[in-house]
Amino acid sequence: MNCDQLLLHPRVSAALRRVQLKSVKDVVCASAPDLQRLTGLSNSDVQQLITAAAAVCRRHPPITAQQLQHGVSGAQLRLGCPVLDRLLRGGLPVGGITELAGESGTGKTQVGLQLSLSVQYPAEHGGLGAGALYVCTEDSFPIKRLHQLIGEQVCLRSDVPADLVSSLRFSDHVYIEHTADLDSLLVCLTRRARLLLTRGLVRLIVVDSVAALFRTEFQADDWLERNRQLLTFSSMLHHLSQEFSTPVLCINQVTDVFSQSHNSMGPSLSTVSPALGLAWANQVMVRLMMSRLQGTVVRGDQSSALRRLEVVFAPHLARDGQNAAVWREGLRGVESWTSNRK
Ligand SMILES: Nc1ncnc2c1ncn2[C@@H]1O[C@H](COP(=O)(O)OP(=O)(O)OP(=O)(O)O)[C@@H](O)[C@H]1O
Repeated sequence: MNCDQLLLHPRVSAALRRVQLKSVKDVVCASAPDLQRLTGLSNSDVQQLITAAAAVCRRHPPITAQQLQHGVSGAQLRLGCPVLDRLLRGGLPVGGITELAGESGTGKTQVGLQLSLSVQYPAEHGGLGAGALYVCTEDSFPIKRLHQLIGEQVCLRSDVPADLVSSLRFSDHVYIEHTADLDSLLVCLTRRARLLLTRGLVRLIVVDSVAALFRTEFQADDWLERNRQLLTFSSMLHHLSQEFSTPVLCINQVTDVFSQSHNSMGPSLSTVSPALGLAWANQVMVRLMMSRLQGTVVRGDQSSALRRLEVVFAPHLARDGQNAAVWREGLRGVESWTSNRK
């Protein structure tokens, strides 16, 4: 087994997940004796693991602090809510993959839709002045909700002159693709996405969701082929993102992770972690997670389940989070809330 295969082996990635080593950079930084103790792997396996992790890091050269401060090409894509944009230090970086993971119904698609509209604003209003390519891999595209969000843009974007908002023909610039299998997803990225980007029609790619196709097309035994395809897919996204200074948002599902409680007689504790394991995590520059909290927030005639948007890792962001709610006009941060705790 070569180094890459070792790093991607389910037993190794499970061991790394167990000890909270979430990226290859963590592996490179950990000492060999620590890795051996934490993972239970043999010394020679650990040495190979470190070599493999270092090779992966070299393949994805680091982005400088200067690039991240101002976005890789001097721009960032705002979500359109000042509270959430503050959490993200300005918004989604261009030139890298941002993953948004979370359980069903937490509001991931709402974020994808909101960004598909905010990208259309000119740079002075936090957009990139072009449309979005929205790739659906499982559910049908929520067209009604998109139209509702468009109708409510004046409310969400009170920072933008109303005549500018009404002059933007938002729905003409959201390009929707449905890809029911991995082959069509790869064709969509190599042909359709490249064409739209080359013509300057699009400056955002949303994939909703990445896990769906990789989960359905591969059995547990096919892990090596699955990881190979994952790397092909992610390097396509990387190239498009870098070449066209385009943010990429990948929506991801989560899987349950069970860990024993501190008291060995106690029950197993269940938490969730993003699907697709270490092979995928290493391709992601920014990992965000959304969850639903206890309680609801009320505003006028509307109410929303309270949510939390967390920065899990990002080279330029502290680990932090922000409560949020989904309203008719979209996702907004909630700074203080009078609860209807349930
Ligand atoms: N018009 C609306 N007004 C207020 N809230 C809404 C509206 N439309 C959707 N929502 C909220 O968004 C939730 C659905 O969010 P969304 O579809 O983004 O979830 P998701 O995380 O993408 O789920 P899945 O993984 O199943 O696709 C709904 O449960 C509802 O709470």
